[in-house]
Amino acid sequence: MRVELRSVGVELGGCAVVDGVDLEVRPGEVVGLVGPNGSGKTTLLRTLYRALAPTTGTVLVEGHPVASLPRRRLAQRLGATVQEPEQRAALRVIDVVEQGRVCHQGWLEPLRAEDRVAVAAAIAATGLDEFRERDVRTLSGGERQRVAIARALAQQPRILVLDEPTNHLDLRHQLAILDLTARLAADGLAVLLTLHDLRLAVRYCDRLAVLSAGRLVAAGEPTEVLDTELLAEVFGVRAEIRPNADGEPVLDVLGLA
Ligand SMILES: Nc1ncnc2c1ncn2[C@@H]1O[C@H](COP(=O)(O)OP(=O)(O)OP(=O)(O)O)[C@@H](O)[C@H]1O
Repeated sequence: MRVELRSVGVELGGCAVVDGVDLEVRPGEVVGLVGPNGSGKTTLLRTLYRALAPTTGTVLVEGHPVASLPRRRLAQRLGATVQEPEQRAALRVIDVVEQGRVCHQGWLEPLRAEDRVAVAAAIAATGLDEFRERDVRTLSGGERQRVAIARALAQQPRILVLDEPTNHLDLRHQLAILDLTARLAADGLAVLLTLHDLRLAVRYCDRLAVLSAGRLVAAGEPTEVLDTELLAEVFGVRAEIRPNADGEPVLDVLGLA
């Protein structure tokens, strides 16, 4: 299932925070949305899961404007996580992940066998088995991040939108989550995620879309997009992509530009 942004613009507080962005994410690919702090990444993602209506342009899911899709239908297709998942209510991990099934259940219907299978798979995929019964308010930031991803996975979406999914995660869990997104893409999901670590973006994303001051300034394969000039101009760093001993591209960060 494809997701498309057509000339999407968002004005907030009288400022153009996102300006005329065209971007498509296709089944089978992980697209990394990268850009400096305040460049509009979260704002753009919010238009995808309808937390925010674009001021101009359209967001299409499989050719249908998201604004015209009932929320339940959208949730069956698109799962999303926010940047700092918070949980105020006394809920167990399993309860939160089960919320991901609401879009597939009938009104006040109990969980069916297939719902339990989806929930168990989402918990296993995010390595949360040992936390199933824990009150989410007692979890660490990284554990909470994984619960949010598990809830989105429990929706069994065809499009996954993750805002800084590696935030708060230790290195092992960062790699585990990015390996998981790569596997999900290989299974046919369209994945759009934001990442600050450009080294991980190079390693794990099929394509990158670079935002700078709300505008899409480059899009394409990581090795094509992240050239020395762009890294200096947009990110303010001196860095370059080089092949490692196995011939894989790696980003070498040398310092400030
Ligand atoms: N309600 C608002 N009114 C005015 N400006 C806003 C509002 N919400 C966000 N902004 C501004 O919009 C810009 C883009 O914010 P956004 O959170 O989308 O950036 P980001 O690229 O996700 O940043 P980060 O990497 O820091 O998470 C920021 O400069 C922010 O201050």
